[in-house]
Amino acid sequence: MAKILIVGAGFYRHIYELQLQGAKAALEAGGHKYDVLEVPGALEIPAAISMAADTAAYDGFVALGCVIRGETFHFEVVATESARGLMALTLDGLPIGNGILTVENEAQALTRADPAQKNKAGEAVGAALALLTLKRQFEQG
Ligand SMILES: Nc1c(NC[C@H](O)[C@H](O)[C@H](O)CO)[nH]c(=O)[nH]c1=O
Ligand SMILES: CC(=O)[C@@H](O)COP(=O)(O)O
Repeated sequence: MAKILIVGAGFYRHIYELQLQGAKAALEAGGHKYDVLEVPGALEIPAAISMAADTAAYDGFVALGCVIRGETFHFEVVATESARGLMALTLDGLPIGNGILTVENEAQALTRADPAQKNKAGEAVGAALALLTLKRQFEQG
């Protein structure tokens, strides 16, 4: 059993709600406990996970959000920096599943957020739990 914190960006609320469904269903199917913390955008997710990790209240984390390409370089900043922040935390030993979608348009996002289609949030839950299992194995020696 694990206690997982889902940290999600409500920037595209309808997409985020779908992602939450997929993540919650995956966690509940495995009998895991979870809390949900919402932040404004994907850029805030790594900092929120870092702050939550300091409390030692969670075994692992799932990042949910969606970045859709616009007209400017901002897409690259949000998509790349959120992933970079999550990877830095992961390499520091936090079990994190990155479910932040980085897509060209809303249609791509909906397909990947929908629990009945690609269900990338469910995949991110699986990744976080897999890293947590590895971490526990290494800690036991
Ligand atoms: N354009 C998207 C954003 N932008 C907002 C940033 O994440 C951030 O909240 C802002 O720059 C203030 O620091 N966020 C997304 O999650 N998705 C986007 O497509
Ligand atoms: C991905 C984004 O940051 C997006 O919302 C920004 O759109 P734009 O580049 O058109 O300002």
